[in-house]
Amino acid sequence: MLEQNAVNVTAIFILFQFFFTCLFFREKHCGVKGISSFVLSALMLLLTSIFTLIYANTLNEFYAIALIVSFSSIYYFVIRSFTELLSIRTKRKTERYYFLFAVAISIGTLILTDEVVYGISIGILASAVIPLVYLLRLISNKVRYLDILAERTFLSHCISLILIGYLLLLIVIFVKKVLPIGILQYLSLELTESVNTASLFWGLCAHISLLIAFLIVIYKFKQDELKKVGETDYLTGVYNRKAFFERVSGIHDSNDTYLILIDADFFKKINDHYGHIAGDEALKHIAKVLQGNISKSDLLARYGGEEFIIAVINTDEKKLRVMVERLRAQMESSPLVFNEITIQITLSIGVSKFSKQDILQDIEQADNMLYQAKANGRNQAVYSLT
Ligand SMILES: Nc1nc2c(ncn2[C@@H]2O[C@H](COP(=O)(O)OP(=O)(O)OP(=O)(O)O)[C@@H](O)[C@H]2O)c(=O)[nH]1
Repeated sequence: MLEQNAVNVTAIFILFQFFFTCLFFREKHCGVKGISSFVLSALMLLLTSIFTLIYANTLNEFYAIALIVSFSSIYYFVIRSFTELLSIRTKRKTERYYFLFAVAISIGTLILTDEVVYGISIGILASAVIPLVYLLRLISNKVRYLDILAERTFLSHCISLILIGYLLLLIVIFVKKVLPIGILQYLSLELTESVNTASLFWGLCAHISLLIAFLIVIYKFKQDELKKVGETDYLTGVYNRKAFFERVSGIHDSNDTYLILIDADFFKKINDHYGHIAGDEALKHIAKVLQGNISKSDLLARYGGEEFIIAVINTDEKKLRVMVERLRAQMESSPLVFNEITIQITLSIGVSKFSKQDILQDIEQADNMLYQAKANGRNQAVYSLT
């Protein structure tokens, strides 16, 4: 009676899981990141795994096969949704083969083995471990999410914990299966039973932590994404003015810091001759060239219209001049090619020293130098470094 109830309840969880997964992909199709539907489907994974682990040894073969196929697909969908949410999916084509491989191994083992619980354990190993190892690889590969490093590590630990739990469960089953009766009696059945119970308990705890870790990573990731949106210039992808001021105010050692104000020459003509879209592309191109010529610690922002600003940190005058000349020359020698039209872009540059007392005054000084660069004929840099 109890087993039948367990089967019914698990079936309900699985149905709900499919419902929430469909909802997630429907929302994704409509351009919405379905966090709630993902969370609910991950919750269903948790509940299904609890029931599967607890009642695995009470099921007959038919139910076991149905359960393993459903379990494999739940894992596949939850992990796929998670990677979609974080935009870290890479091996799109091979993913589905993992799933098919997992189902094939599970069903094959169930058919070949005479013990259902043994088949289910191999099935769980194949259907859960393969996607979890895949997920572990994906999250450790993505340096892009450095800001959520602690949460990623927590998630990696949860996954490792689940893998160890499964391994233990398998070892217990294998030990029971392969050891001669004499040794089994020596070890005592009770001992293996308690290890079995402990590994079940471990599996449950690990799944609960997996769910919590999923939620924490997604929450942090969303926070991080929102912060980035608020700090980024929508067109060029570099920092916006507000983010620049916030970050510059955090610079403590002002001795080796310089400000570079950059303005595209005759930008109005680009808009007038080639259109506003070409103008936008030109701004993106400028940002790309600038970004490619500064170091990681430097701050690049769009200061306004066709003006950019860079705070060069930890440098000296000589290196600064080399860098500024490189920026100017690189821009001059890499025109934008837009709709098969080559658009020449040059930059006028004003440079000042960062004093930390009054950032606006330092920028004004750079602006004065920029004005001089324009007055001197453009496509050049003018410095005020005292
Ligand atoms: N396409 C596009 N144009 C922009 C954007 N922001 C500002 N501009 C244009 O940039 C041009 C700036 O023109 P001006 O300030 O007259 O300067 P300029 O033509 O670059 O001339 P100089 O600075 O004197 O060399 C204007 O035509 C603005 O419309 C933008 O986001 N996209």
